[in-house]
Amino acid sequence: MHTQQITNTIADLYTDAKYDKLKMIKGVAKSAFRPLQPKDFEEAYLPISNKQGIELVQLIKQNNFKNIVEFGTSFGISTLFLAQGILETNGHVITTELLESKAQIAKENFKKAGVENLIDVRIGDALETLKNHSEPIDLFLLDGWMNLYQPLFEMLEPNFHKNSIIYVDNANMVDSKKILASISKEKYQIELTFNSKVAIIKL
Ligand SMILES: C[S@@+](CC[C@H](N)C(=O)[O-])C[C@H]1O[C@@H](n2cnc3c(N)ncnc32)[C@H](O)[C@@H]1O
Repeated sequence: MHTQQITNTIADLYTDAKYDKLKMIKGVAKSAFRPLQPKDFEEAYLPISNKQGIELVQLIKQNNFKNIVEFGTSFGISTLFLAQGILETNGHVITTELLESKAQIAKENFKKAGVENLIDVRIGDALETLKNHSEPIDLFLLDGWMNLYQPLFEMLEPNFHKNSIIYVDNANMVDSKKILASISKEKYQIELTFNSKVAIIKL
């Protein structure tokens, strides 16, 4: 029942996300004389792909992951895939979004999918909203502003354990490459998938 509700909600959101290109062009135009900001993409989903979502569900189920943390909620497409996974493992998701307007719409989407009680939505800068996180993290999905990947990784590193997976989207972009270059190769293994768009970091 829940799974179907989630699948239907994700399908509706992907349909709406088809207009993202136009919204992104508008966002880029606004930032002609300054660096891009999250607010420039306030109306855009910028979601992970359906294939990535399916892979995330598999990762959660195969590893029996229960404690999921996500950086970058947007309107909640990726979070709904995470919810689909943790429905089977009895887990929960913490997700964090800088923009209040996006987070509120994401919350509505979680209600539509019937999984709002499994998802803790934190509104604000991830460096603040996740600052006091003291629980172990099984899966950490990095899909927010890429200049925060490295500080967030370092801040939450004490919460990783030997089976944790850190899933880095847009791993082929300059700022993401910095985190991949900086992490200890003695401690972590990095596997690139989706034509290097995704990096999967394991201990
Ligand atoms: C690529 S989108 C996330 C897409 C989402 N994961 C999905 O697949 O549907 C990145 C999101 O990160 C948010 N963001 C940017 N900087 C942030 C910050 N400092 N803290 C929390 N969220 C942030 C943006 O507002 C944007 O909605």
